Amino acid sequence: MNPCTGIATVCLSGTLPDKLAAAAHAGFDGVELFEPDLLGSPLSPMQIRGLCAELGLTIDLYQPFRDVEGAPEGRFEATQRRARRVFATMEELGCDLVLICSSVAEDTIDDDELAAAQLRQLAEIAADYGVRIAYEALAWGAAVNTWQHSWEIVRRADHPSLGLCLDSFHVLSRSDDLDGLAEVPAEKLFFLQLADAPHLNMDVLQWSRHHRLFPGQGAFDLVTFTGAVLAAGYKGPLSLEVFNDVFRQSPPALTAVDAHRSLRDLTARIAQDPSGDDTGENRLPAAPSPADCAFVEIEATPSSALGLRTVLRALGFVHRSDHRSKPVELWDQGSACLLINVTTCSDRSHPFTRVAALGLHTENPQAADARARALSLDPLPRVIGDDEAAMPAYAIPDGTGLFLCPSAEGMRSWTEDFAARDEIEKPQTNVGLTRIDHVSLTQPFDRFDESILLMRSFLGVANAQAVEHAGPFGLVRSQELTVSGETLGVVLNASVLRRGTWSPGVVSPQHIALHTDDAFAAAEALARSGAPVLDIPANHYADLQARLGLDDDFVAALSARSLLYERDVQGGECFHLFTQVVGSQVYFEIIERRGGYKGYPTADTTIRMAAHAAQRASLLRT
Ligand SMILES: O=C(O)c1ccc(O)c(O)c1
Ligand SMILES: [Mg+2]
Repeated sequence: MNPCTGIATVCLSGTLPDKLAAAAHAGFDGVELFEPDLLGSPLSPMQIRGLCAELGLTIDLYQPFRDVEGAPEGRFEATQRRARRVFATMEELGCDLVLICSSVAEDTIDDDELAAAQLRQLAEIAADYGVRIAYEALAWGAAVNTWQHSWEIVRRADHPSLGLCLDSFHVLSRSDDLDGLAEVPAEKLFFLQLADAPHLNMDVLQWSRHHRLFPGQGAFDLVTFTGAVLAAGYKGPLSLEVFNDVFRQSPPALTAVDAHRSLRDLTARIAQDPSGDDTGENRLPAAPSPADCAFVEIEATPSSALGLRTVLRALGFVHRSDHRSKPVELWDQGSACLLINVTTCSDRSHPFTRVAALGLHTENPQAADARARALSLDPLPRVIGDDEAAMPAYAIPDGTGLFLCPSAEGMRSWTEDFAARDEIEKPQTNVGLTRIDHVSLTQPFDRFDESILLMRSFLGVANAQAVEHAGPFGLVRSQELTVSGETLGVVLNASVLRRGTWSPGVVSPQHIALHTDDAFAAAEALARSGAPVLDIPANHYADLQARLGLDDDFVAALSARSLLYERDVQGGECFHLFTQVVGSQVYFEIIERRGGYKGYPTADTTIRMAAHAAQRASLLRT
């Protein structure tokens, strides 16, 4: 199995040449051409054919027809007239497959014999032009709305130029399955359209036209679905047909790369599926499987670095070494390592601090780099000095770098690029932080689904359920990814709606969670060192006590230290506290996990968000 890939022009924004160039650049083999893209183009069908040939794209499918079958006599005559014109155009386009989706017209006659007869007549005309017809059941079709029903009509029509188009959305949105597909002759499976979608309880037409996603970004089981179609002998392309409001207004080149990655990930997951016949050819090179986080790099301006250093000292970090050729400082504590990259080449007018990169300890960076290239990750542009570790590095959509740091013995370590400082100061305080526990990053609103698919497919990890938090300046959607067993997580956040401009709050919050074995001791050390711990309102503790049935003393101890507390259903416990926002968008968390607590505490996220907003508002007042 090594199917060709395709994408419908309706998935992408721009003019037809924009769409075709984006599809070709992303690595697609072909396109489904939507009628408005042809009719609205100044290019003739022959010129479009030439452009596609130049770009190495085939035109796999043309989509012009509506309300064909079950039509009253007059309309069917008009359809036939138009069909001849369209089939002639398709000859010029060099496209031999046309899609007919099931009729949605109010006057559709619900009569399988009539529908089969009309489609047979149309197939007869199509055959004269060397065109074949793929018939697709829309989930909201007037008479035909299941793939089984569309097959019944194709079977009755019994014409070699008439076959089926299966579209995952129309099947899976109805919670239907492909049982019985094995009985359909493989040569009748003319075309396969793939789309994912989130679970939404809404009108199916609206769901389909606005909320489709690329495979792996929604809730549908496309591994089983696509695996079943391939197992039934389908030999055509895997073609994406995704109607999505955000993708329709995003740069087509980015959307096309995201789309292509979704198919690469899907074929790899099908290859690994125990029920599939894995020939190995679609497997991806090994995932980085990081043992832990090598470092988090924070970029700061010379002035914002002053405040950041003060906070790191108060958190018990020590400035241990400096990069040999770049203005990068290494601060560590336990196995947690933070880099401060002091930059003067930012075009930002105000001091800022941001998480710029994440280093992942990786046994085999070369294999992981091959995987990154197969999934079209963006290489991070950077300057590597002579005799410096050449680590593969990529940019995720928010611009954060992802570095693969060799961890196997005998490989040059990135730490060799740093020289120990002559005099290393003593830790200001002993906070007992042991490692980086998780990092959360804010992704651009328009690229959230892409970010999650990118990270999940590259790291080879599963998604947990996304959660939403009601922050003071809007809803925030949050997706956790467990990157490495119990030792490292990445949380990706984005606003649920495009942000307005009034919000004075944190624009793109990022946070670094540091693990400790004793949150109470850590909190006391922070109090002694004067670390800017985030105050949590008393209201929260009163409610927490009532909700969980906690002792007065225990709640008083939490409250005195601004510690938040959560329990999971297995009885695991989590104690954590936050710092205030340092600079423009970064804050730290200190987290203790007891009794096997595995998750990323979220029950009190809205409390934390409100507390940060209050802190920043009070800064603005002073
Ligand atoms: O929403 C529609 O009209 C529509 C059109 C063509 C398709 O292939 C489809 O799945 C939906
Ligand atoms: Mg479709």
